Amino acid sequence: MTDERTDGLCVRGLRVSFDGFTAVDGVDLDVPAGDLRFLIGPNGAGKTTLVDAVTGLVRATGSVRFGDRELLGRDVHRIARLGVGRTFQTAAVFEELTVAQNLDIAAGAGRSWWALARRRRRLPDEVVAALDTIGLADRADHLAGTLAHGQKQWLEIGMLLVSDARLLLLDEPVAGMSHDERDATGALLETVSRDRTVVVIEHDMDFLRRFARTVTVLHAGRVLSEGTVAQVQADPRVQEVYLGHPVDAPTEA
Ligand SMILES: Nc1ncnc2c1ncn2[C@@H]1O[C@H](COP(=O)(O)OP(=O)(O)OP(=O)(O)O)[C@@H](O)[C@H]1O
Repeated sequence: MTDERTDGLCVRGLRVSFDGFTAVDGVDLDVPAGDLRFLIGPNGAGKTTLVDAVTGLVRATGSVRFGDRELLGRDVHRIARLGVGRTFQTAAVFEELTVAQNLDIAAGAGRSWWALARRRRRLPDEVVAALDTIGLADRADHLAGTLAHGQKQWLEIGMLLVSDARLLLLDEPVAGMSHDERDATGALLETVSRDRTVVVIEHDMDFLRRFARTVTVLHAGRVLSEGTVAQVQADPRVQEVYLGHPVDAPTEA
């Protein structure tokens, strides 16, 4: 389900090269508003580089539109202000500050000095709402450094929510998580994607099967396959890349 706050991502002819090596090689990608899209592919397929290009961290050619805005050519912080947020494989939270303070800072990142100076003493509504969404309301006053690994990842997602990111690009959010933490993260992503567009880079196939709405498979910098989990799993090209042969093909003894 989506609402009008959400926009879709539209990538056309995206190309990223490093010293003559083409890491992203002409990618077209449509992620409709409110999708929960998983981006998979073998190591070196170009997944992180694609997200780097969308968020302005690497130079790219082609076109990346979020809603009606072209992102390519804009600075990282301007892209963030247009509602595009990302996480990295290692959570980047302020460990010496409390959970609530981390969220409060993220909520204030785009505000004017005057708006921040007028800030009341109680937590802003969006921080309270985010604490609830990420399941850390009872940890609001704990130092972020004392959180479990999974909780730090949720806090980082919460920081994107309060900064009003409407496109979330998450790099392996469940890596290193326990089974229960994965379940909770999946439920969180389902909630978040009700009124936001979410793209998840992930290697965990079990997690993907349970929570992906749609899947894009990258291989050697190109889109190899796209569709539902079932469609992508049934695609012989995907089986070839992951298993070395189509599932039903006879294998040599
Ligand atoms: N800054 C860089 N300079 C040179 N080559 C790079 C740079 N960043 C990425 N690459 C190369 O681009 C290719 C794609 O890398 P990328 O990290 O995007 O792949 P990935 O699909 O995210 O892989 P993984 O699943 O291992 O994280 C790789 O061959 C990588 O070595």
